[in-house]
Amino acid sequence: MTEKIKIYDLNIDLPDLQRKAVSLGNFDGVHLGHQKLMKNNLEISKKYDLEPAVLLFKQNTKLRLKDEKEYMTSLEDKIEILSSIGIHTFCLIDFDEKFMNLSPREFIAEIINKKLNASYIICGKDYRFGKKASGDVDTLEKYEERYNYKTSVVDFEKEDEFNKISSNHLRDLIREGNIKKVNKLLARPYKIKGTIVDGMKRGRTLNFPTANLKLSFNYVLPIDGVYLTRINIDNKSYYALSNVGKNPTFGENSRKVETYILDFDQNIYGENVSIEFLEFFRYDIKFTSREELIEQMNIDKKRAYKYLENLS
Ligand SMILES: Cc1cc2nc3c(=O)[nH]c(=O)nc-3n(C[C@H](O)[C@H](O)[C@H](O)COP(=O)(O)O)c2cc1C
Ligand SMILES: Nc1ncnc2c1ncn2[C@@H]1O[C@H](COP(=O)(O)OP(=O)(O)O)[C@@H](O)[C@H]1O
Repeated sequence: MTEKIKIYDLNIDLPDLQRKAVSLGNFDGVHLGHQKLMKNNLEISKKYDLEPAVLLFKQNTKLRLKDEKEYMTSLEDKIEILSSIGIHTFCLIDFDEKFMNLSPREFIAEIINKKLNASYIICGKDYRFGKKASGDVDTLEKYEERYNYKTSVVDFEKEDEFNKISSNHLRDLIREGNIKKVNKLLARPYKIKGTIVDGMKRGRTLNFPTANLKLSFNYVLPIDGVYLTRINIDNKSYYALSNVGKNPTFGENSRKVETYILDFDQNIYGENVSIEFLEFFRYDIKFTSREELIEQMNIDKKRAYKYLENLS
């Protein structure tokens, strides 16, 4: 049975008295490095009889501080993924002026101690917090006794001998279309969510109807091209081919995500769906005729079936 998810809004709810082990970070993508940190949290929680929890911002902190505008996971996605790996308690807080201006000591006193009631803090080596990100792991350790908690600093999970896995790097890998590597570092397929909306109604005339996705979040999108995907509709999943791009053959200028679902013939306008990227097939091409595009889409379709055959 799946455990019930508990969500505390630290801006509204009264402090919860349960002693907790709390993971701190932004956790965009919930990649292997983040997962290592959560495992550490679960071990500590078990050992000291604490409730494993994560502090999450209602808004992504980078959104306010840097130029980054696209992310791998919404708050809802993070909660879904984290609960699937055993964390069921989520403490949410606004990343607002008041929060941003807390000094490191105030953050520890007000948030970690008073609001979270944390006995253990779990974070990565490079975790920064408080006004102008002036607090770090040393600050956390310095105040342990005064505020009655312990700190567990988790070492970086490496991507290879040089690189630590980082959300920044993963977002770049997605933008490059390096789906294989992304999925390896996420330990699951990269997934985006949205609603199926009207397109140009051209797909069906090409014999390739495509479900057009209106994103439910500012997801980072892979490079324009064709991907083998899996689309989840109403708790069922289907293999599919997705095209990210501006339909250069037809000279459009808005970037879309559209999906041709294999062996499928239903009206799904208005459905909320998610799309998992499994494999990059090719870059988008500007064809000189509809016939050439159709020919290429048939080749893509054959390749998809061949790929799926090899999977089973
Ligand atoms: C498997 C697949 C591959 C595609 N490849 C290309 C491509 O290389 N170049 C292109 O201009 N459009 C490509 N498209 C997009 C089609 O142009 C698009 O699906 C068609 O214009 C229908 O648009 P609509 O859904 O708005 O009606 C591809 C679509 C699919 C399903
Ligand atoms: N195999 C399929 N893959 C994708 N969509 C399909 C499929 N079969 C039927 N549909 C339906 O057809 C619609 C897409 O047809 P299309 O002519 O491309 O129109 P639009 O331009 O509005 O997306 C989808 O939104 C869906 O409701």
